Amino acid sequence: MITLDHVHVRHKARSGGLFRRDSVHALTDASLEVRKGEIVGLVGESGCGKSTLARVLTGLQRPTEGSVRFRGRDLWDMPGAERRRDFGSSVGVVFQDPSTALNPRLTVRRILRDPLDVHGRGTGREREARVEELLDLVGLPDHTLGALPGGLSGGQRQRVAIARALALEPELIVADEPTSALDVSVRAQVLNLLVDLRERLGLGMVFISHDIQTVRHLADRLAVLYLGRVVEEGPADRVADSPRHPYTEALLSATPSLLHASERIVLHGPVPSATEPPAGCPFRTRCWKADDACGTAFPAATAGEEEHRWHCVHPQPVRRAAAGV
Ligand SMILES: Nc1ncnc2c1ncn2[C@@H]1O[C@H](COP(=O)(O)OP(=O)(O)OP(=O)(O)O)[C@@H](O)[C@H]1O
Repeated sequence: MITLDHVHVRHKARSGGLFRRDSVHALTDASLEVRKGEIVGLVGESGCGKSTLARVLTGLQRPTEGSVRFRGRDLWDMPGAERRRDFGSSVGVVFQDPSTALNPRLTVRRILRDPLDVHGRGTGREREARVEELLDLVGLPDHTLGALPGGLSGGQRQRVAIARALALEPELIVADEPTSALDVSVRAQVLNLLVDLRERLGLGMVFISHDIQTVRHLADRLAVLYLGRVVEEGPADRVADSPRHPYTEALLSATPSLLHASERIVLHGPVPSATEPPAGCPFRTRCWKADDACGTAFPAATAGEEEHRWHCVHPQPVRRAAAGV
């Protein structure tokens, strides 16, 4: 449904100084395919480019290089009005923090009606009916319609944000860390709601999180981002049961699962600056396997089974359980 082809996003650095023109490499050569009806889990530490990828996928960020194709057409070659109408109604977005994503001065009714009004969907009466239907879809009671976001709990606010994302009957929802700003007690409810909606409405979903253990159980496919690059991707079970990139292994080991109790891998230091990413493999400065071979070029993709791909010259060995031995 949406294909990113060799997408780069560079920003002008905020710390560039008067005579320096540094660039922040927020995304480098990222390729990703989101197919109809599937859940793609996008994982990586803070600063790896997850939100930038979400902005590219939702048409909020134009790539510096590379293309975004929507149902086979180049998104940024489409006339602006058509892009906003066709693409804007096909992709809904749910942000991390519903307190900042919802206008505090608008009632829930207005928040949900707004996209229907802007896109001229149906008659006034039909729009009202759709607003009530949306509220019902996300499990909120009728009296919520008159409330302002400030009068709702964090979980209720995120339900409103999800209802708004569904208003135009999109085919895809991009959810950028949709539970991380919520109270731990309601996170599972909001996650379950998203999974339930996906099944009931046949939606595709891109689910972004820094917690690979949460996402692996929701997603059909996983893509692991490190310093703006997709370093591993493939079927969620395959990637999580037998990761081949050491970075994926490190992310998984941060929250060990009962099935694959592996030794905890502690990565030292933060993700390096995206202004001057290390040459070669970007992970080599924190990788326990790195040697000279890692410093020459970004490793080409190695293809495994079922479209499992990784970019590493010293991949992790295949885990026996995952290989079915
Ligand atoms: N508008 C911008 N101007 C300059 N740099 C930016 C801008 N947006 C993002 N960046 C930088 O691009 C890199 C990727 O940022 P991004 O927000 O996409 O990462 P992330 O994985 O979503 O992180 P987080 O989980 O903290 O939101 C970071 O180094 C960030 O500082």
